[in-house]
Amino acid sequence: MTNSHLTTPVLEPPSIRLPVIWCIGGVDSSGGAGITRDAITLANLNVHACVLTTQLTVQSNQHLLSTESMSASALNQQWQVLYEDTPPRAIKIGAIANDEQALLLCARMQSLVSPRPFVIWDPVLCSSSGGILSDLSESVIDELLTTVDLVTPNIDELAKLTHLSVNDDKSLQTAINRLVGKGAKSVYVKGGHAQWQEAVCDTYFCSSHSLYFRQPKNSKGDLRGTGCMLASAIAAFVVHDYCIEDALTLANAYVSEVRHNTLGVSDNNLPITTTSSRHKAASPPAYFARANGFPAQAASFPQVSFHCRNTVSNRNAAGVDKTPHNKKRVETALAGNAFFPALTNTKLGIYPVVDSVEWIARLWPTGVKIIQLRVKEGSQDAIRQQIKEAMELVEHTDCQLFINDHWELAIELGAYGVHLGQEDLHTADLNAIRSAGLRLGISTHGFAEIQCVRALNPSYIALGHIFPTNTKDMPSKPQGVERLAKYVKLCEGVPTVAIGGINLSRMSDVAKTGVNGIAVVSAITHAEHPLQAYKALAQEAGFA
Ligand SMILES: Cc1ncc(COP(=O)(O)OP(=O)(O)O)c(N)n1
Ligand SMILES: Cc1nc(C(=O)O)sc1CCOP(=O)(O)O
Ligand SMILES: [Mg+2]
Repeated sequence: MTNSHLTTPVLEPPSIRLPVIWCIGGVDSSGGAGITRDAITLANLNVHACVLTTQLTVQSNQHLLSTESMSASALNQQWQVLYEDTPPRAIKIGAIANDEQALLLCARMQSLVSPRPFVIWDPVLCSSSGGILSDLSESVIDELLTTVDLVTPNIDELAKLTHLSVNDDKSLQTAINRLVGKGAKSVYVKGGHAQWQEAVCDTYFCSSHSLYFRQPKNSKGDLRGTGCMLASAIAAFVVHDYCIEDALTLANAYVSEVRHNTLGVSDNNLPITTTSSRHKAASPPAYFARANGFPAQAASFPQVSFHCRNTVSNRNAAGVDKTPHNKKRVETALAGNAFFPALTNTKLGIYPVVDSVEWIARLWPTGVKIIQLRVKEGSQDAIRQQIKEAMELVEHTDCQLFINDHWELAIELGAYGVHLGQEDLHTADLNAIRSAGLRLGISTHGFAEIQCVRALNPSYIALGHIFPTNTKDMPSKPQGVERLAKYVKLCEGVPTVAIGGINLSRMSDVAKTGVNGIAVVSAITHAEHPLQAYKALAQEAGFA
């Protein structure tokens, strides 16, 4: 007789189809934070979480009672075994107990080969239930900062990491600069503890630009583990192939929605108490985080603003930086909370974007409700002439004519509307456009840009590019119809236009997203019979 029935069966490795993220950090026995919170967040966002434990902590929601660290060799073993069969698309690091663990992780991360996973470090130094979790020396912190892609301190952690006090916007920026000076590639500072600010303002800083994410202050209390949740959610959206700006916007919205779902309801059956060290005395009621997956409510999304640093494009020929002036224009447009005039007719249908007045002459007899003159070449006088003739053609029709780029000429001639892209926003005078009573359409390419543009209250928001296009070099990736549907929902109350690579075969999927208008260039201008093409597109979309 053999003992074969007692031997361990060799299992096939699981076929994991979800993207994988490794969470490296401490186990919080209360389940409020740490790698438990990371794993819950990732499962909620359709990511498989592997967990590498740095320490076991004995915690209630109010107290950190004890911690026991893993040896560096045990941590190394966890890394090795996982690297063999479940390599990560991203790594999220939380509490690291000591220098030995940190140096091991730095060495391991530095040896990763291409395609290197995205690495985010949430520098958890203390537990929100009170107590120190991490004891790292200065040189090891610097090594970590240069190794990871993004570090996400809160204000207190930023102050500790930089040995600076952070108590206003100026000292916040000084501390961020210090962290970057130490080698951090990019920084996202959570502003929840910034007592001096009226809203909760998170700041993202990388070499080329900064982004600011504003949410109203939550008066209903605090929730544990939101730092872990945010960093895990950022990693999740990165592995779902969102650009970093969109991943940050979505993660911010996700945490806001969980907070709202949890604190915005009163449920006396929730059994335990939560405290951060700041709320201990009040002993507030307790909440378990309630997560709903992909953020669904427009109200959960932060208001976003961009600030590009002194790039070449922001300097004029004399080398003078134009950024502050231009930024002021956008901010002034924001400050008044004023709206650009509404469209006359929001049932836009097919929106031809054409490069000459001849095309407009050819197309307006179709009954087109919106058309754009997009002239990229020619003298100022020639373009003025084109705009004038186009305006005359549509004068007694219900066709809404938008002028691309040339906002000064559009104002001078009293055109119906202007279309601007993100780059154009750096130089256009939005106040002048609005004061002149012109409608404004603005191009966007993702969640961050939409949230930036929504605050300007434009007449419509263009969403691109949905499919690959040969008409224009695009710096971003095609969005696809699934994302388009999410953008349309986020733009609630503002008319939307889809653009980029849309043709007859893709038309019905695009129309199903509920977008108000569908902009096309080549599907009409490269068609053998443009008028028939227009009609077929309109019919396919259900606009005819
Ligand atoms: C409807 C619509 N959507 C997007 C654009 C693109 O505008 P922009 O990014 O400024 O690029 P250019 O068209 O100027 O090359 C558009 N024109 N129309
Ligand atoms: C001009 C333009 N703007 C885009 C954006 O995404 O902002 S895509 C685009 C080109 C659209 O041409 P076609 O219909 O031939 O693909
Ligand atoms: Mg433009």
